[in-house]
Amino acid sequence: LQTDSFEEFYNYVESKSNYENQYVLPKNNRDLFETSDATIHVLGSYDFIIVGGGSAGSVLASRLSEIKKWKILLLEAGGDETAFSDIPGYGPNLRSMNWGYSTIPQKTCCLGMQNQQCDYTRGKVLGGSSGTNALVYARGSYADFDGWQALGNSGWSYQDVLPYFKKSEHIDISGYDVGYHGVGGPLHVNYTVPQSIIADTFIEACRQKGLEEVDYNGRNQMGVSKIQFNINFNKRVSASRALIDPIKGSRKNLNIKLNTLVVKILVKDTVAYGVEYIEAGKRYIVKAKKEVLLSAGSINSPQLLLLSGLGPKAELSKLGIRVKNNLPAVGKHLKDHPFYINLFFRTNLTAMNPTLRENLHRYLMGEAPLTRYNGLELIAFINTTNHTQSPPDIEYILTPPPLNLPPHIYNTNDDYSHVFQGYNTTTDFTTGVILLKPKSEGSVSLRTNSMLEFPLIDVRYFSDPEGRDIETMYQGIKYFLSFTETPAFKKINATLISTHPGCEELKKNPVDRDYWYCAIRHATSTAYHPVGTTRMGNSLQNSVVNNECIVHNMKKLRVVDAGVLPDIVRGHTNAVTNMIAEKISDVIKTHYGGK
Ligand SMILES: Cc1cc2nc3c(=O)[nH]c(=O)nc-3n(C[C@H](O)[C@H](O)[C@H](O)COP(=O)(O)OP(=O)(O)OC[C@H]3O[C@@H](n4cnc5c(N)ncnc54)[C@H](O)[C@@H]3O)c2cc1C
Repeated sequence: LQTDSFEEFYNYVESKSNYENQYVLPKNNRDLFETSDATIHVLGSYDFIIVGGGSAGSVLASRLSEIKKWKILLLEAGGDETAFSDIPGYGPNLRSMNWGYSTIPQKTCCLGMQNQQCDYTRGKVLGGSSGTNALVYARGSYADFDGWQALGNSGWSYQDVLPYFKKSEHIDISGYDVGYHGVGGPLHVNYTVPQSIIADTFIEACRQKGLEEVDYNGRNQMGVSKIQFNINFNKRVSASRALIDPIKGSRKNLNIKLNTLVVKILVKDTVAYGVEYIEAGKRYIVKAKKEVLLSAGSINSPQLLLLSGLGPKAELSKLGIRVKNNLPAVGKHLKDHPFYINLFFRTNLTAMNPTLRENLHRYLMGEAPLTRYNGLELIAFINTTNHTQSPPDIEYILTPPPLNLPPHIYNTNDDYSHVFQGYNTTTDFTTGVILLKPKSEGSVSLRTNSMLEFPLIDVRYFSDPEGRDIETMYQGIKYFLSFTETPAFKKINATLISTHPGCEELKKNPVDRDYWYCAIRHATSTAYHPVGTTRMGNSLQNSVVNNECIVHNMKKLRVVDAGVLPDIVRGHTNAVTNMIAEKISDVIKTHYGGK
């Protein structure tokens, strides 16, 4: 959108918002998949073919195309971002940029969702999930990366990865922990202004519980903070806005194809030599002289590997897929952050609930609420055993009033939708509770042997046999409930008002364990952080790629995206994905003499 007219901008946003709200999510890939004829057109070759232009793919395309002599092809299933998707506040509405996934019906979680299936939004747009995500910049704990190294992944300790976090960052805020942040990198990091009516009270309540205000991406993660967002002034900073926009058109060696669905990685004798894709109803084959770089995300990368015959032998054979390489761990070890979504408090405060017109005026001045995804404002990291002892096991994330609760966001069933509709948007606030280091593992597998169908996503939150995950989540909720005893929360009369259909009869006292276990299993969704489905490691049995992201027992094939995390980080997953892609870009440049 190119306009200086406020009225035109207003009309544009209103019509886009209506369009997105009515958009019916796809149930399969038919829109991209159907071909007019079966002829396969064989094209020439590129040095590198990157599959997926999301967080990792955008970094790879930008960094590798710095080497002028290398020809790079980037294939992305989605289209381009828009002025509407640039507005952080509309992130949850971007249905037309969503693959449309949900989990398969769950037994241990998602019980308050329609058909016991949690929503599983993934970005289908240039920029990938960074084009639709919540923009929270949270790298994780030093202990995560030292843990990766201890698992045998040499080169991935905190000391090793910190320079790459810094390389990918441009910090715009003041008062940050010098030495831990980068200046001049592509990803802008900012606070949002002005603060909400509840921010000071929330920070004060944290202080009264012994939690200090910190820079959680600095030396000490433990405590409370304003969220550091990937925004620049008022706009979303997705990976493609940060890394592709500045070079679009000017790098003749980078060819970007949008609305293009890769359906197979072509493999001969354990060497990846190209990919097959569909574009505008036609099938093509294109070859890679150096490497195929799979960056289709932690759901679609394993899906493509499996469809290409790279995966667990028995599973593939059952679906009639010819096994090219028996890789037992493809699609296994899915880890994600369970996100408990139903902790709502009523206060004696009343926030203004501005009109769209007022909010858009504010947005153009760089002011909240539309500069915040769904209103998110503050973040706190705690440890349920010793509240300020690093590393954390629970994250709190505050959404202040005025609340904006898009009806479709969590796929809640009628009972739970009714509960959510009962919250008062101007007086109530909610604190999301995120389990940071789950033990439970799920999987991604194939429904059929065709890219036409969505993969099966089985998250299995709270399924660890020792029950450690649900107990930690319970302790996290219980600790936050004790905040109502702080003078700060008493002053605003913060009172828990959440109910949990299907669990109420279990409630003997406010912190009854059976009640909260039931509540957690009903009202936990995803923080949208799937990792581990193509994880890094040394064992063929338990991992898919080595410490340089090369697929085990394969040549010319790497996976570079959130799927390769050896274990989930105690943060969010966009920063770490950018860091990995920055590091692997350097590995590739060193290997092929491009430095
Ligand atoms: C709703 C939501 C909120 C989130 N909030 C946050 C947050 O606040 N902070 C944070 O740090 N992280 C957040 N995340 C997670 C973060 O965005 C992801 O971890 C990160 O973007 C993953 O990057 P990736 O490169 O692995 O995959 P993606 O960015 O998802 O990129 C994969 C790309 O590959 C394309 N693709 C897939 N299959 C094919 C195919 N067959 N052919 C061609 N192209 C294909 C996709 O369309 C997509 O563009 C959120 C995610 C979501 C969905």
